[in-house]
Formats: sequence, C-alpha cells, structure tokens
Amino acid sequence: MAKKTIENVDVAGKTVLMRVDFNVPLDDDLNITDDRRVRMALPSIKSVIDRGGRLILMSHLGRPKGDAGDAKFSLKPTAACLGKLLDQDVAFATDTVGDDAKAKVAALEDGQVLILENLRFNDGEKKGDAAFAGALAAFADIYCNDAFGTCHRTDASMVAVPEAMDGKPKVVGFLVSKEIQYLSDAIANPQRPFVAILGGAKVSDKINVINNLLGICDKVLIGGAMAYTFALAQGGQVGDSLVEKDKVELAKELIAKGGDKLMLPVDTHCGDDFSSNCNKQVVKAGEIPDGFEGLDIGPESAKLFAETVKSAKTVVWNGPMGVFEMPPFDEGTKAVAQAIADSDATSIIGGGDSAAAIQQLGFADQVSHVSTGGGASLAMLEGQEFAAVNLLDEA
Ligand SMILES: Nc1ncnc2c1ncn2[C@@H]1O[C@H](COP(=O)(O)OP(=O)(O)OP(=O)(O)O)[C@@H](O)[C@H]1O
Ligand SMILES: O=C(O)[C@H](O)COP(=O)(O)O
Ligand SMILES: [Mg+2]
Repeated sequence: MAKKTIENVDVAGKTVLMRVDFNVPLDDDLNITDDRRVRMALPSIKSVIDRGGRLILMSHLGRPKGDAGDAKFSLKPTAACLGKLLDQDVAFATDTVGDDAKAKVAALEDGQVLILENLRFNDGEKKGDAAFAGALAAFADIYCNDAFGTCHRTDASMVAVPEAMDGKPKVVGFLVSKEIQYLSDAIANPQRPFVAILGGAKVSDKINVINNLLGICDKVLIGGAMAYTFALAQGGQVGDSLVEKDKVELAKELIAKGGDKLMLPVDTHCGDDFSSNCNKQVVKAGEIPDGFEGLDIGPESAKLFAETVKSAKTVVWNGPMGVFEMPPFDEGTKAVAQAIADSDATSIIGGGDSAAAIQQLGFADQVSHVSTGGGASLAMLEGQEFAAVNLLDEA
C-alpha cells in the first residue's frame, strides 16, 4: 500500500476531518475502561495540531439502534480522555452535522481539536447517505482515515465522505498504515502451527471467517458465545445461552468441513443469571440446563485450548472466551491469554474487547501485536480489500 499519509500534506491553517475508531469500552458509569484506541490515534492527531491544523474527529461508538442520544453510546467521554492525553481542551459537539457541530467547526482555531457526536446517531452513516456525507465533507479541506477498526466498513464516514471531497487531499493516518503493514506481513508467510482463536459476542459477524481460517490455519479454536451456536448444531442443549439460530446450518457445514482442525469447547461454565453472583455450575458442552446460560468455556476446555496455543508458532485471537468483565467468567480468557504469554509464537490480538481483556489481565506486554481492529483484522485474514483505503490518494 503506497498511500499518501497525513505527514505528506500541508495542514497549517487548514481543517482536517479525521475518521478515527473511538469505539471504546465503557462501564456502567460511562468511564472508558480501555483508552487504547484513543492513544493509538495520537500520532496522527498530534501531527495535525502540532503543525497548526484544525482537527475535526469523527467516530462511531457501539451499535445504537433508534436510540440516538442514549448516553451509553455518546462519544462525550472520549473528549475528556483525549483532552487529558493531549493536555489541552478538546471541544465536543452534541450532534454530528447539526447546529452545534456547525457552530463548533466554525469556531475552531489552528491547533484545536473538536470531536463530533456518534456518527451512528444518524441513519445516514450506516446507509452511506450522500446528503449526510456531503454535510460532513463540507466541514473540511483534507480527509484522513485513521480508523483501522472500521476499515472493513463502507459506512458514510469511510467511503461516501472522502468521495464527496473530490479534489481535496484524502490521506491515510499512521495507525491504519502501521496496522495494515503488520498484519499483512504476519499472515503472508505464517510460521506453523498457525492457530486461530475466535470468541466474543458478534457471532454472525465472525462465523463467516471460520471458513477461510480453516483453509489457512492448522487449528481453529472456538469459545465465547459463538460456541453455543455450534453446540446447537451438534444437537446439544444450550439453555438460555446467546445463540444465532439462523447460523446453525452454517455451523453444521463448518463442523463437517473442519474435522479435527476445528476445536470446540468440551465443557461450559454457566450461570442462572448474567451476573457475577449468580448460581454457577460447570457442565459438559451441549448439556446446559434450562434456566442457565453459558458464560465461559469450562476448565477442561481452558486446559485443552491452552495446550494447543502453547505449541503454536503463530496465534491470531479475536473475541474473549467468556464474559471476562464478570469474574469468575474471566477464567477461560485468562487461561488462553496466559498460554499466549508463555508461548514463543508471534501473536496478534484483534478486537476492542479482546484488547481490553489482555490489558486488564496484565498480558499486553507479552503479545507481539495488539491490533485496534477486531472485524477489520479478521477481514484482512480473509484477504478482503478495503474500499475505504483503496480510494485514498496514492503517494
Ligand atoms: N458466553 C458469552 N455470552 C455472552 N457474551 C459473551 C460470552 N462470551 C463473551 N461474551 C462477550 O463478548 C464481548 C466481546 O465480543 P466481541 O465480539 O465484541 O469481541 P471484540 O474483541 O470486541 O471484537 P470486535 O472489536 O470485533 O468487537 C464481551 O463483552 C464479552 O462479555
Ligand atoms: O469494534 C470494532 O470492531 C470496530 O469499532 C467496528 O465496529 P462495528 O463492528 O460495530 O462496525
Ligand atoms: Mg467488541
């Protein structure tokens, strides 16, 4: 990829519209539990403001649906967080292209930063709406994509906005270019055994990548909520666990195709409520009683997965093994993280929550690369091209 980067454009006195991925995890009190995605965008942010540019940051947070304005999807906490990291005030607009955004864009001075409210509070973002994109494009002289975690999306801010900025510079940020370089190098020629570990909650998003992973990996381990869709496909009982029934047929095909390569949990740690102090029990996979839901892989599975990981030379991990935010359902995730730390494999961790888990559990320094992209790093593993990057100016 030889794309023009943010350092290649003169930004002094100009307004830069930068797409970042500030989709950070928030706790119930709206505190950011892992600010990595904000910190990783700092080089591009500083490159603009240190050279006297005016910077507008736009991002999504979570997947709000018809609940525009809901505080749990607001980007407001990221303004305070970035302000602290930069040691300067960061303005926040309570809308994206509305009156508040327009007024604050107009008031921006050289070296200042403004964050717009969640792009997904506007329907136009997911739809790639031209009018919405045009309103954002009109704010700036230069477009920059530094949102690696969202590079596999074709949302308005990723594609329609730069398209609407015809004739203006459209460049890539430092984070996007670094991540693409790292991931493409690592998967071009993986050292074997090559082990992929998939978990988390975005079952329908991530189940499709398994097919490709089975083609390039030596083992594919499945944990997290995804495991229950597979348990259902094997005719098991999953109680109240999170499942995606319309993916059961696909899961059956993957089980048939994967054979020994596909490793499913052999036991499940389940609870009678989605909370730390629920009644708990460990059962065999596919034997979750009614009234209980699977919240983590069980101890036998954790051991099995850890052994497989320890002998790997390349590990790609996306999605926690259980609800790691809620101990003791962090044990499966911890066991896998420990095994990665103990192995000498090149390890790539993708995913907002997976990165938070590895950080929270204290293993972040012991992995080769913690990517800021979950779905985006999986899309790279699938060999997908990113339209949002392809359309940027060549160097
Ligand atoms: N068994 C389970 N039941 C319900 N939720 C689960 C289960 N296992 C894991 N999770 C939840 O999955 C969430 C993380 O999944 P997710 O797919 O978002 O991973 P990620 O690493 O953030 O990747 P991405 O960046 O693509 O979002 C965590 O909040 C975790 O609590
Ligand atoms: O967390 C992520 O993987 C990115 O922020 C993209 O979020 P999305 O899957 O909701 O598009
Ligand atoms: Mg996530």
